[in-house]
Amino acid sequence: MVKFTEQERDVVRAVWEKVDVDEIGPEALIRVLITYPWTERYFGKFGDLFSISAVSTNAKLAEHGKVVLRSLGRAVEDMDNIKKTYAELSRLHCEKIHVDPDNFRLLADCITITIACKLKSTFNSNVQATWQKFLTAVVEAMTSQYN
Ligand code: HEM
Repeated sequence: MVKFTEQERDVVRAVWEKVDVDEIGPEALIRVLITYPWTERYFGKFGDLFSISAVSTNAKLAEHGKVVLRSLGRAVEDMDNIKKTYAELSRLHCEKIHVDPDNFRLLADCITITIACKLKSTFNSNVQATWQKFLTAVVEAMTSQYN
């Protein structure tokens, strides 16, 4: 289990307080699909994702971005039980959606970049290091039910 100091918890909470889920969620997921186009294959039932402009304006994708980021809030709320929090979602992504777990890291990086673009200089390297430690725990948890 990843352990967090009190200071690290404060940093993660401070970042999260500044995150507008409805804004960062869509932007981060759109960034994943544009930067790593093969990820579109998982969203076959979301309709047209065949160009950058289609990806950027797809309402279902934007909605799903909010769902994913809202789910990240559960990890912020309970940083000592991240693995448990995501056990069921990990199973779902493995057994039903068949997401290659390498993509969890790509999404995590896109979330970090999207947040960095918003927070600018307040997202300094110390903050980034702690935030990425937190997201690494989420990625590990999302991978935990793959065997
Ligand atoms: C940190 C990593 C991730 C988290 C926390 C997350 C979270 C979620 C959540 C909460 C759902 C809804 C589950 C439900 O309806 O019961 C979901 C569904 C889904 N996720 Fe993820 N996800 C992650 C990564 C990914 C990645 C990397 C992909 C693909 C590149 C992906 C593709 C999907 C798809 C296709 C669905 C089903 C969407 C639908 O049919 O409505 N997820 N995810």
